[in-house]
Amino acid sequence: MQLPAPGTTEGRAALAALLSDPARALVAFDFDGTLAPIVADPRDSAPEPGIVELLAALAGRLGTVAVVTGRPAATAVRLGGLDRVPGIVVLGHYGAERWEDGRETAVPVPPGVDLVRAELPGLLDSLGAPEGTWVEDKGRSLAVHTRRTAEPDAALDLVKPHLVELADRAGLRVEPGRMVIELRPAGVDKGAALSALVAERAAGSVLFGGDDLGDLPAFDAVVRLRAEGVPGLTVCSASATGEAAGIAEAADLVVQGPAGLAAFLGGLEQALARG
Ligand SMILES: O=P(O)(O)OC[C@H]1O[C@H](O[C@H]2O[C@H](CO)[C@@H](O)[C@H](O)[C@H]2O)[C@H](O)[C@@H](O)[C@@H]1O
Repeated sequence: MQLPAPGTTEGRAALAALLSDPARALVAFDFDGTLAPIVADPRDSAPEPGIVELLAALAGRLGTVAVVTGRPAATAVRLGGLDRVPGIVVLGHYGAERWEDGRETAVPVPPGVDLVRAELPGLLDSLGAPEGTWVEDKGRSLAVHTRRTAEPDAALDLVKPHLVELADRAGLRVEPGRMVIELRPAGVDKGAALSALVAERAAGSVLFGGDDLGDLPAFDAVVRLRAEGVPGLTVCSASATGEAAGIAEAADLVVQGPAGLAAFLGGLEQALARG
């Protein structure tokens, strides 16, 4: 399998650095839309067939394999069967949680989350949020999904200003995504989480793959790391269901959804095996 060449000079340099010194490479991926195809109900998410096995094979060749997700870390591990990947680090809730070797650590949950939990159902009722609007309570954040409404974008537009007001009052931040708005604690994002892991592992190269707005801070972090001398490659998981605006343009390489990412990882594994 041929490894596709990234479209940018920086991306090609990073892929070359990863291949020449895999033991110091760090690769990290978003979960939904990147490792797992988008589905109507988040509780039904499952990884692209074969992709976890590829991550496991790569874990034997690369310095660090990680997942950086907006999901709770334990949820991503359970839905993805990520505990099958030796040594994987799963950073959940945009970096507020860390799962590794079956153990989880997390920062404290701010009290604003309880306020949102108490007020959100009444708020959505009072707004006449359409049938199919669904609240995902993730413990340390709550996400309002509209994918299963008749008009997801209109439903999102209806609730968004009111969710911004509620988040402000609760001291939380609003995280927009693919047919979802999340109210979550501030102070962490995927960029900070990725940079901290790169520093901790003294990584010599970094690759990050994502598909949604919450992944842009990680793309930005890769650009900053390049300026600090760590070659970096960003990969967009594009798909028929539509990656978030701006992601493909910001990436060094675009693959066609989780299936395209699996093909890329297969090519990477073969290239590393060839040595
Ligand atoms: O950082 P991620 O791992 O990409 O998590 C981001 C959000 O993903 C999930 O929602 C998205 O995927 C769902 C399942 O495919 C889909 O139904 C939904 O429309 C998408 O927005 C998850 O439910 C959220 O909690 C995550 O924050």
